[in-house]
Amino acid sequence: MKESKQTAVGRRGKKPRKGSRRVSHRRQNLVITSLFSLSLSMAIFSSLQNLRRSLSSSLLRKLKHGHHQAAVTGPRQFTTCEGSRPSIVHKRSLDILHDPWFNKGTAFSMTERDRLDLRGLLPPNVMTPQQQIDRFMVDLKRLEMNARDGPSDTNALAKWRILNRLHDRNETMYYKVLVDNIEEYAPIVYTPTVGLVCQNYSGLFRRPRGMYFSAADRGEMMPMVYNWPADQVDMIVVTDGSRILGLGDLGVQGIGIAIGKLDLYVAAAGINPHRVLPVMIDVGTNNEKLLKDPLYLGLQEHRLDGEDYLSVIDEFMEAVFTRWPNVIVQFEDFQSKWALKLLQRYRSTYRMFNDDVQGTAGVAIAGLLGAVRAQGKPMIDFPKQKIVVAGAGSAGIGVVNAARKTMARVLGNNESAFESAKSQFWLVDAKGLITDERADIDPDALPFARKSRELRQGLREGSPLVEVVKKVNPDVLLGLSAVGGLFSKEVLEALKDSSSTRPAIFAMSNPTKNAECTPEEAFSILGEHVIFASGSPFHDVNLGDGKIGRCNQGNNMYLFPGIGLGTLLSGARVISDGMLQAAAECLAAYMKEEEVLQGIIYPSISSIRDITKEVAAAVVREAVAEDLAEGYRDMDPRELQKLTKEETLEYVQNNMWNPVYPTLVYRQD
Ligand SMILES: NC(=O)c1ccc[n+]([C@@H]2O[C@H](COP(=O)([O-])OP(=O)(O)OC[C@H]3O[C@@H](n4cnc5c(N)ncnc54)[C@H](O)[C@@H]3O)[C@@H](O)[C@H]2O)c1
Ligand SMILES: O=C(O)C[C@H](O)C(=O)O
Ligand SMILES: [Mg+2]
Repeated sequence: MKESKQTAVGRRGKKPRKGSRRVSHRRQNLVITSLFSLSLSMAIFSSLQNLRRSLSSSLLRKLKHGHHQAAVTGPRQFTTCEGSRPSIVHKRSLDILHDPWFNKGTAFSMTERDRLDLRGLLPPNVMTPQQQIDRFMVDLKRLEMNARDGPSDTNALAKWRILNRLHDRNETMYYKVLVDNIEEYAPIVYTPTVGLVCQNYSGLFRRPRGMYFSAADRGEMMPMVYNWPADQVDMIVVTDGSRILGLGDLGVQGIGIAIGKLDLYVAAAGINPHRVLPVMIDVGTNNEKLLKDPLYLGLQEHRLDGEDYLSVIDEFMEAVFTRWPNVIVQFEDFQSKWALKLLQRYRSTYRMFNDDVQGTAGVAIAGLLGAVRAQGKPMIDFPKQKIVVAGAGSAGIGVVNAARKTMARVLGNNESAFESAKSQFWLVDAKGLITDERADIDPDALPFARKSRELRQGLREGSPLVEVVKKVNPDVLLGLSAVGGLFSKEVLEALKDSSSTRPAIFAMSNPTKNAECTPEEAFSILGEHVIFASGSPFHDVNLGDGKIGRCNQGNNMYLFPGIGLGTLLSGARVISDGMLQAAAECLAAYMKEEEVLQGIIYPSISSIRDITKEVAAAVVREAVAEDLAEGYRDMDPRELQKLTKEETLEYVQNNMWNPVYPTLVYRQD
């Protein structure tokens, strides 16, 4: 039965997999015979369904402003609040209950049930939205009984399942749960649990979410994008699954990361969930385990490479920007080999950015500036910081490039400042310290390669990390290596001789087990004054005597939602370095002096909606200042230009979607 199941699960119209071809004819015949009568009735049912679906989608397309947009003719966006207007629906009955965009489940009022032909299809008791949430939370919390150590325990996956089921049946309620409990559930829908979900995705897969473009769809992508039901899409997060967190190539299963990032777009940035689209571009996988796994849902072929690969990504970009010219595309978890190249290829023509390169860089800059403040030093001291970076992939390279530019700006933004700033960095990768003696050096790492003839203290090409830390005595040790435990006891001991009064450790690799060290390790070896940040969440450390070792989450989640929202609301055609810099500086400035002095250099995730609003407003203002803003809906660029800082914040706030049920009204086209 395995083969017939594979054929049924989303494989229609695609060429059969190698595994299916191996099935004997006798067994195939058996399967076909036993399923024949079932197939016949299914076929009749499914053609009826298809007819209904195509009818309703053609009706939808006739709508000028899209699925949830018909009522957008009200007062100016600037003064209205998303979610308070009625929504026009074009369905009734079960179609609504099965549609997570409009479903309210047991919260449909009796008059609405009558109006929408729902009476009798739901238990009679009408619940308030809060009662619904309460019931759901009881179920969700039941798992807590057996939980041991927070987000990393095995119950995390069970929680993800429960939340995912809610996502499938009622999006409004799902996001309400997420927004109201973001600190508790971000680690489930996002890092670290999302990593576990991606690793197990073929088994966890229930309902499809988002779009899948595969190497087998070449030449078909333009018509394919019209299969998506929404006429308006604001935000796409796309991955090719080649480097999911620090977990390597997970192929098609990487779709989970795009879904998780978009969950934060909705929860943190208030992007309307009707207008987000997670995308997986499946160009094969080089993960040998997945290539052999009979349950794997993706193409069981090695990854496309070179021009073949580029032509698929090009075709995808052309297709989505043709249908949705104003969409913003966030590239996520592409292996470093392609991440920087694709960014350069598209960034001046399309509204796109790479979160791992640019979002991470901004978050790291904010943290690095925070570490300077935590030492009680002024910003002018930032260019004096000695920074050792372990990991020279897309994330590490993104960070050193952005930090170098920031140092240069502090020093007066001239050529010589830019030139001298690069000597503050020591880049270490899997082969050790990168110097100009490195054979086949990555061109992106080249500017940061130490000159061997200038190296002192016995350092040389390939010196191990511990040697580099011992000899450089850095102020900052930053890890984007994907190697859990890389900051060993020896490395941390070496950091004791740091020239800084408060050395900073950024163990930024994800998920939890890939962190370069834990906060316990950092604080126990380096003491209470060390500044600690990690990519995945850890708890603060109790250091005894009433002292607390602060654990910060240094994750690009503090920036990408605001970068996306600010770009959307400014209508900027491209995402400039200045807009990214404005986002990073806004995050850095968000922290108060007293917090920073306590070692708190990033905000708590519970305030992520507020931070995102601030970041988005900073991005809007920078886009306006750089004359890139073309406006959004009825806010034209001239009006945008007139907004004060406070008015920009208000404009952003008023355009953020809130998880409240709109009143539904049926209207036939
Ligand atoms: N916290 C965040 O916001 C954030 C953002 C982006 C990426 N990341 C994490 O960063 C990690 C790396 O991402 P990437 O795209 O750059 O990956 P990558 O695989 O391209 O790069 C990893 C780099 O680490 C180096 N490395 C491997 N072993 C090493 C060792 N023993 N010592 C020193 N360096 C070593 C490799 O040579 C390579 O340069 C991932 O775990 C990812 O989850 C975190
Ligand atoms: O996804 C995250 O948690 C951060 C980052 O984008 C990563 O790839 O690790
Ligand atoms: Mg990422």
